[in-house]
Amino acid sequence: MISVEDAYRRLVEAAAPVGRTVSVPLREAAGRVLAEDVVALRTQPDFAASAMDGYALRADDAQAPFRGLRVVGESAAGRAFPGRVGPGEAVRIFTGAPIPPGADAILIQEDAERTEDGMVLPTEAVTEGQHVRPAGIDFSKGRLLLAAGTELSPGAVALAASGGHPALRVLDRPKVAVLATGDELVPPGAAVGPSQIVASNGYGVAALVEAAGGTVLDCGIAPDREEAIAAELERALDAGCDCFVTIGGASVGDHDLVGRVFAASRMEVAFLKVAMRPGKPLMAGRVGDMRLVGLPGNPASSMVAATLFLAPLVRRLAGRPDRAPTRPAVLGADVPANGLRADFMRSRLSTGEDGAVVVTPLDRQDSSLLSIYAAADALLVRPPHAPAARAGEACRIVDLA
Ligand SMILES: Nc1nc2c(c(=O)[nH]1)N[C@H]1C(S)=C(S)[C@@H](COP(=O)(O)OP(=O)(O)OC[C@H]3O[C@@H](n4cnc5c(N)ncnc54)[C@H](O)[C@@H]3O)O[C@H]1N2
Ligand code: MOO
Repeated sequence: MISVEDAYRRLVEAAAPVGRTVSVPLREAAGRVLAEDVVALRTQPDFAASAMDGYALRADDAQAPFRGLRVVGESAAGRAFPGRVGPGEAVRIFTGAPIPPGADAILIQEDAERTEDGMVLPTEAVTEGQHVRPAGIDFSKGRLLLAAGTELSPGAVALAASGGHPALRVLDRPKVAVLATGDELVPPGAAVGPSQIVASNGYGVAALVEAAGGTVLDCGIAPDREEAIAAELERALDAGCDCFVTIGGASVGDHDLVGRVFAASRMEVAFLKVAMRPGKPLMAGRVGDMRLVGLPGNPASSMVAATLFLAPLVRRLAGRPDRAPTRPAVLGADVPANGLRADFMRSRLSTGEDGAVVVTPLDRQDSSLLSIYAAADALLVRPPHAPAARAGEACRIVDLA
């Protein structure tokens, strides 16, 4: 049995992003990870533009004492004024429109009076360059806009669009096969016979995988037969999956077969048991390039193990930055001394008077209770052998998705 930290190092920190790349249209690029640098294909804007609605003129012509300027035309966004602005002249201009040659400043329309003879009279002085956005003020052609490895935010997607890219090359999503095991399992909605239960964990695990940036190959439910589980493992290998995840059958009972199937597949073992509660019977390793993760069957156990190990693994494979595994909080209730396994107590969060994050464990912690798991906001981390602690003491938590 190894520690949580050691298991994290062996499974998560040892993983590198998938090598495959795909080109995706911009509309599908948010949240993906860039596989190559994005360089500006154009200059933005590639003309000097007005930042305001008003008049383009020479700043020298708008100094006190003010005199009327002849309005010789109009420049609108998408329709530039074709001529030049000479001394004593102005061009009516709108935000985003090209500054006509000859003009060097914008008089905003609030500081201008139109006279009936087609003239405009400044009422405030302007300085050279006022309200003018020079060409290339945002970026110039050839500039690096976004570096390979960037996780594309909505702003980054908009920047790539502005740089002239209709599509971006990104890392492929890691492919994760998810298999539930157990003779007792039936899918939700199916008739549930005597001593059967509904398979639920796979839905939660798949959602965690997708939120971490992976895609899921749903392998359904395998009965408690080694050949059936082995066949699904082969299928995942053939499908080029990056990770094969089983749920259940990870413990020591006569019908807990996953360990045997993994051993027969000549898994290179990372670990077979982790000193944590819930989630002790957690196995991990790899066959060739495909990682194997055997999650325990109890619902809270599989979700906690998937939150602590599988989701960060998928983030790594997806090329996304690691998230801090824990963050500080303050205990909202007394907790007893802990034993040799790290305890991850399903808990609710609230905000203390001083703004601190307060974590209060839920009353029941049995690992079969999905109703409790789903009501929890976070896991209170109780390290191995932690002494009893009082409400108000500092602690650490893991946020639940
Ligand atoms: N003698 C021992 N017994 C057990 C140990 C141990 O160390 N010694 N560990 C216990 C712990 S801790 C856990 S956790 C469980 C995990 O065992 P398995 O991974 O082998 O899980 P199963 O036995 O297959 O199932 C446990 C429980 O969960 C239900 N289950 C399984 N899959 C699903 C699913 N997809 N959706 C919903 N529920 C599922 C299953 O029906 C069982 O009720 O072992 C302890 N035993
Ligand atoms: O560790 Mo098990 O995962 O308590 O239920």
